[in-house]
Amino acid sequence: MIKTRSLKHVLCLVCSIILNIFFLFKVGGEWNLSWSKTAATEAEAVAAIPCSGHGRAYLDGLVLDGNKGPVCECNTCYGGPDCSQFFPDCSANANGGDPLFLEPFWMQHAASSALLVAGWHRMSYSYDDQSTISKELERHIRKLHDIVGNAATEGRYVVFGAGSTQLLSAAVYALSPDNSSSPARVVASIPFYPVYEMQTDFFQSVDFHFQGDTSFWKNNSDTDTEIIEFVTSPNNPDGQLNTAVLHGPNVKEIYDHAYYWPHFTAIPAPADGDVMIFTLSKLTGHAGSRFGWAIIKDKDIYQRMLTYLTLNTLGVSKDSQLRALKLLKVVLATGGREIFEFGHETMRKRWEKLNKVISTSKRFSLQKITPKYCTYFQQIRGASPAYGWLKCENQEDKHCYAVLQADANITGRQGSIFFAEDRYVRLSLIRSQDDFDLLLDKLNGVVAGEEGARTM
Ligand SMILES: Cc1ncc(COP(=O)(O)O)c(C=O)c1O
Repeated sequence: MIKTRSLKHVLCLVCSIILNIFFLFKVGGEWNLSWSKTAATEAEAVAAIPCSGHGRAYLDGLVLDGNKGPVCECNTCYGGPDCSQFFPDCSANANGGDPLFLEPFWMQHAASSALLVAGWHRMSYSYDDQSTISKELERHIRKLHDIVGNAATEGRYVVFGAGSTQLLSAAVYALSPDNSSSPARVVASIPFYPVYEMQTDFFQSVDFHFQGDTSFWKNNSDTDTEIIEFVTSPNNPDGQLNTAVLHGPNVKEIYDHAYYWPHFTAIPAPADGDVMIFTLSKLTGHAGSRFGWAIIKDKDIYQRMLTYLTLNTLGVSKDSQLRALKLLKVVLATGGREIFEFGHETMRKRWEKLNKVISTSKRFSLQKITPKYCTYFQQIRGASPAYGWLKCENQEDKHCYAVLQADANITGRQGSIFFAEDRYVRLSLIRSQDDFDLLLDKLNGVVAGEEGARTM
């Protein structure tokens, strides 16, 4: 009796497997999609909404009354239901560092970079090994650094953060003394990325204080106080490959390598710092995914950073990690060649066009970046920085930001935000093509109107 019953069970199981296989496959061996079909159709329908090439509709975009799908979200200075209206009097946005210059690359790679995620996917706080770090993603990150040759990873620890922003403060915490009567001095070289100061001040810790420009501490560094030096290479705002200024047993560096990718700079050698921070934002352009990573030499520092990240956010969203993995697979499919050639060509052309305009001006000048041998492209590469660091040369133009606003209708970012003179303005070159074209157009206008401007 029992034997017959178990035989029936086995038969049922076999039949069910055969039926499943039958339904899963179409004739010809292709998957017969079931639960993913609707989601795929919806994603393609939204992608097909026409926004005149000057905007985009998103799956999570606003759906207005009477509309079937989400509305078009238009680029700066474009409007109307399909973004076809151009507002010529609107201000060119050269302010934020949104890396949308890479959007066309991902449009060309829509199929290979698309993700479809089931409702039940990775609901847990942790992965199978109880960690909050995807080992597969970590493996891809290490492989990418090996191929690009921009960072030493062997024997080092890796942690993930919600963008590099979270990792910057995790690193300051990890490198600061515990329960010391003298807090660590956190410093950076002017001009520097303002978040270093803003974060350090905001957390008001007894263990660390922001103490301004590195150069002040060059001859003033008593060896009793710990110093944490931020080294940004390439630097935001001026694109220079900075190196550490301070040295000594009490000095520790945090290397911010957000822009150390072939889009923005030649790669002369693998970075080798004790604490190095990278971000997906400037590598693939997906700033909205909030994903960054740190490569750390010392186990204790790694443990301290891990403690910070665990207490702060309990790791990084599994959805972001999945997306980062998918994107890195596309990057790695051609050994980085496709994305870095696209990125470098786009940035190089923008830099050349900007230089061409500014070279005819007596009123404005740009930073100089010397070409260097790039071990990734195996040739000398010209400059392709993420930002123009523009200087107003006329004595009376002390507030270059205001000059650009008033005379050219361009919104840049004031030099004083980077702790430099207001005679400087940062112009973002990594935004959308529309933003860059408008910036160039307005700069052309103001330079052409200069008295005595050199004609080309
Ligand atoms: C030098 C530098 N570091 C870090 C960041 C922060 O990047 P994210 O938090 O998007 O990784 C930026 C963003 O512009 C940056 O310019």
